[in-house]
Amino acid sequence: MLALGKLLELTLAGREPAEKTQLTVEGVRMRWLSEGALEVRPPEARDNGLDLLLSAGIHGNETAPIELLDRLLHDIARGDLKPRARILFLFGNPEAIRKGERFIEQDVNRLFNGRHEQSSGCEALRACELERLAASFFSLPDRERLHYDLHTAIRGSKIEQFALYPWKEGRQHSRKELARLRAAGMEAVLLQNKPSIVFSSFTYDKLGAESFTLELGKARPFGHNDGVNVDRLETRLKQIIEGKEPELADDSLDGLQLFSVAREIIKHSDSFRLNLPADVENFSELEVGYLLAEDIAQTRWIIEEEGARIIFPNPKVKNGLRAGILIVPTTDENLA
Ligand SMILES: O=C(O)CCC(=O)N[C@@H](CCC(=O)O)C(=O)O
Ligand SMILES: [Zn+2]
Repeated sequence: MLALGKLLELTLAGREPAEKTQLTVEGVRMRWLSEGALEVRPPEARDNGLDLLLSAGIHGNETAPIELLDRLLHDIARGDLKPRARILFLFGNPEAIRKGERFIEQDVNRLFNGRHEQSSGCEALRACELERLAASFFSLPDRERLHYDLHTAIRGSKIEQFALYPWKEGRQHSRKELARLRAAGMEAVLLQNKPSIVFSSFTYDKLGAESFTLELGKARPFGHNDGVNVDRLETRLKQIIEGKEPELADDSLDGLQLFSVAREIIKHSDSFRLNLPADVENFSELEVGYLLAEDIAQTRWIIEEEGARIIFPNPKVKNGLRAGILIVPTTDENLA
């Protein structure tokens, strides 16, 4: 296998490859761009016009998605997977991946869309670099742009695999992309309804890609991901990469649950209290009238929405950041 196929090994060792560019026997060019960043380019005659950004390890302890990208890269470097798409592989936070931690100083996934400019430290620099790498990758005109930012969650979930679909004023969510996600094994999609500071929102809002955060199961250390079944996603990604995706049926959203954001719970101070058990699962339902959280100045978060559920509850986030998302079921009537 070509040495550049071992991007994960290089990243874990903190090493630069001796050769920055390599060609597979199929004429696929692999180019190391920076730590944890590798571009794959098919021969011009085979290029089908898709630019695909695959990122993982934005949170360093979310290893199942990192292992998935590592397998795809190995297959490409061995010539077993023959790309027709141009691909950018990104391991988001190399230092945190090496340490097996979600982050070192601050969460990279709260530093996009300009936030890194108001901050400093290794993660702010990395968010800036990731924006630059993504912008450069998605700078070619007249090509389809797709970004999957792969994650696993801190806690268990009543719905194991789901996507978060960013929002931009005047842009409609795409039914075709939702069908693609369903075919890739996603069971639910959260349709966002306001701007955000996560990586997928940056590529959706600023770079015109169809972008998603994908949640694939519970975060575990390297080598302990048997419980995270990414088979359907992996199969679909291989088909997308090789330009062999089966046609999607019109009714292919069947079985996909759609949610929208009712409210984001923001932690304002150290007095913030979240009234949920530590092991509460994502998508747990909350009854109307339930006192979900309390904060300074008598701030109280009381459930008003019928059918409300909680995802990503986390009272340990820094003040000013989201400590959970309250979501409600929605329909497919506003899709493009
Ligand atoms: O389990 C958790 O609490 C967080 C899992 C995770 O990292 N999720 C992403 C979602 C990004 C988005 O909002 O699209 C995150 O919190 O960064
Ligand atoms: Zn994550």
